[in-house]
Amino acid sequence: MAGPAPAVAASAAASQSPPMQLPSPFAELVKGSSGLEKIVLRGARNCCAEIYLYGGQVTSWKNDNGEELLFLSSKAIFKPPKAIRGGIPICFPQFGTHGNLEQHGFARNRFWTIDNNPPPLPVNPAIKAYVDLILKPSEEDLKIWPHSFEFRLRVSLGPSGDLSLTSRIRNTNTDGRPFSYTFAYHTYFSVSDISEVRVEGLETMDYLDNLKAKERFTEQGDAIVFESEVDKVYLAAPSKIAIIDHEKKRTFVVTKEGLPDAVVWNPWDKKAKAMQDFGDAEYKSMLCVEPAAVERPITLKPGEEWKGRLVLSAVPSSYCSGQLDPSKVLQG
Ligand SMILES: O=P(O)(O)OC[C@H]1O[C@H](O)[C@H](O)[C@@H](O)[C@@H]1O
Repeated sequence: MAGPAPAVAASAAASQSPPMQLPSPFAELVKGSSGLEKIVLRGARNCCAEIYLYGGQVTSWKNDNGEELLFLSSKAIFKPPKAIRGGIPICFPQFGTHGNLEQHGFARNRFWTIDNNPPPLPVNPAIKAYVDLILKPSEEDLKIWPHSFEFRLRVSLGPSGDLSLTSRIRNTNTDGRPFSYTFAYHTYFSVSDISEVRVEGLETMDYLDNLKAKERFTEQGDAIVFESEVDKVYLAAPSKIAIIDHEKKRTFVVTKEGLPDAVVWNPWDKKAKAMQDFGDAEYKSMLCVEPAAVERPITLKPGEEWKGRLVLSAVPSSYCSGQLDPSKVLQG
């Protein structure tokens, strides 16, 4: 297999000033939409990923053929304080309305910085394209959430095109106080047609229904399909979830570590129309499946660190007499 092409040559053309030094030769910093800075990771063949410093947010992940795998709204606003609509916003220190902060917390609309000297992480030596970002609270942040923290995010592109995000959150309070937070990788997948999509791995799970005042229910029946608005927090969800796109014959496998829950969201037509930064018909081509810690907040004492990981892969769907064999995807 051919290795990724170093990004050095492309960088001179893409930006006028010399590229900022990044530890991986397969990562470069360039200007993105509205002049906001983004990092481009280049993997083998045409695989690549883009991460904005604004929000520490992945906005693009492309496979070998250069096809986009994440949804990014055509109406996304790349201007603070609005979070970018699509990709993988990071919800921290609060998911949704589970607390007194703004919806989904503030990490998604802060500027992160490149962390050139992160504490070591166990790494797969085959991973060449990666970047480390860091978010620390500003004086203003401390007024709304009075806790000192270091949030380190590593985004990497594996040799087979897998995208992984590893979050490390450390309590750096010096006043002896613990803190608690909820969290989600608010992943927007690009799908061909939401009516042709199934999610496997969540059947029979308990969930909180955000459309019914967070009341608890148990999922019935088979795989999850979509014919109206869905906004559910599946509790104690398995570590692998599959999103099967029949039309594209593609299956996304979502692998999560340290994140017990999984949120599934599609706004459907009415809510789509009500969102300023989302096209009226775009609900048909997206689905959010969001590894999360919602029901039980995570608590860290000073000096303690939490790690939560998300790995995404996209594989061709396997059919067997017209039926998908989910066991191949989820256990294979
Ligand atoms: O519009 P946003 O603040 O980005 O939130 C978008 C959606 O995120 C999550 O999936 C929540 O469960 C939904 O209730 C919310 O509508």
